[in-house]
Amino acid sequence: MSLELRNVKKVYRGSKTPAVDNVSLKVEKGEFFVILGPSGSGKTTLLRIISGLEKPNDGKIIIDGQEVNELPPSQRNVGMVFQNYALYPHKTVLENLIIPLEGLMTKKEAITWAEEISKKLGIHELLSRYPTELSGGQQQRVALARAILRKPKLFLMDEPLSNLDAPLRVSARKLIKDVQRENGITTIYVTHDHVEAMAIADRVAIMNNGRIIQVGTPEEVYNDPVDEFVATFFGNPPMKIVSGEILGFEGKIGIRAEDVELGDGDLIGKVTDVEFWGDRYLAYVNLNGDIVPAFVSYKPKVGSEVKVKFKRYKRFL
Ligand SMILES: Nc1ncnc2c1ncn2[C@@H]1O[C@H](COP(=O)(O)OP(=O)(O)OP(=O)(O)O)[C@@H](O)[C@H]1O
Repeated sequence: MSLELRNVKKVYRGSKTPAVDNVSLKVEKGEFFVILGPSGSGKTTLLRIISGLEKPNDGKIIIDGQEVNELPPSQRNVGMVFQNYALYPHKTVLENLIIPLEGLMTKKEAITWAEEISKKLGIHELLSRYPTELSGGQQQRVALARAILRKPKLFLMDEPLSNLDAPLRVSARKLIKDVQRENGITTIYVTHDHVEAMAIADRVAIMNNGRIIQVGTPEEVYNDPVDEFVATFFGNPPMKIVSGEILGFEGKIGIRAEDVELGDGDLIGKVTDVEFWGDRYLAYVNLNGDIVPAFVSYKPKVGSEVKVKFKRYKRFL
C-alpha cells in the first residue's frame, strides 16, 4: 500500500498554531518510514490523521491512489500500535489477540498464529491473563502482537517499544522489521530513539513545529543535515555547531564526534569530561569556550591539554 499526504494541516480547536502544518510526503509500498521529532512536533497527530482517528482541516490523504479523507479508520486496513494500548479490558490476552482475526482464518489457525507470535514477543505465558494484570511493557507487547497478527497493509506505530527494556526492544524491533519485510507492509513508525530510527528506517523524516524539515535515508540525514536544527537533533551525540572562525572562515560549522581527532592538528583544547561508551570513550573538549564531543579509543585525562583536528565537518551559512 502506498501513502501520500498532500498539504495536510491540523489546527486543534482553541489553538493558534497548527499541530501539523502543510505536510506533504510520499511513502512507497513496503517502505519502512520513520518519523522523528521533538515532543509536541506533531508526530502523533500526523499518525492519527493517517489512521482516520483525526480529521485534518485541510489537505488530502491518499492511499493507493485513492483519497480516503472520508473513510472511517475501520475501512483503511491499518494496523495501529499507539502509546495507549487500547486492549479490551474484559477479554484475556489470547482473546484480545484473536478477536481481530475473526473472519480472516479459522479459530484454530488464529490460536496457532497468536501462540507463535506471542512466543517471539515473550508473552506466551500471559495468554490467559487480563490486561489489568499486565505490566506496561507486557501490555505494549500484546498490542504489538495484535497489530502484527493481522498483517495489515499499513502499520502505524507510535513509540511501540517505549516501555520495553533494552534487550526486549532490540528483539521486538527485529520482529517488527521481519514481519514488515516478509509481508511488504508499508510502515510509518514514530520514535524518539535515534539509534532505533537509524537501525530500522528505509527513510526518516525529521519534524519540528508541525512541519517536515528533512526526509532522506538515515545516512543522508546523518551526513548531510539540511539545517542546524536537523544537525543538532539527529544522531547521538548530535552535531556540535561552532563558529567557522575556528578554521578561519565565516558562518558556522557542524562537527560529529567521530570526526574529531585528538592528539593531532593545529587546534588546542582541554578535556573537560570523559564518558565510557562500551566500545570507546566520548571526550568533551573545550575549544575556545565551545565544548566539542570527540570519540576516542583510549581514556584521555580530564584537565589535559590536547591537539585537535577536524577530519570532516559540514558548513552552515
Ligand atoms: N487533542 C488535542 N487538543 C489540543 N491540542 C492538542 C491535542 N493533541 C495534541 N495537541 C497539541 O498539538 C501539538 C502536537 O502534538 P502531538 O501529540 O502530535 O506531538 P508529538 O510530536 O506526537 O509529541 P510527543 O513526542 O510528546 O508524543 C502539541 O502542541 C500538542 O499540545
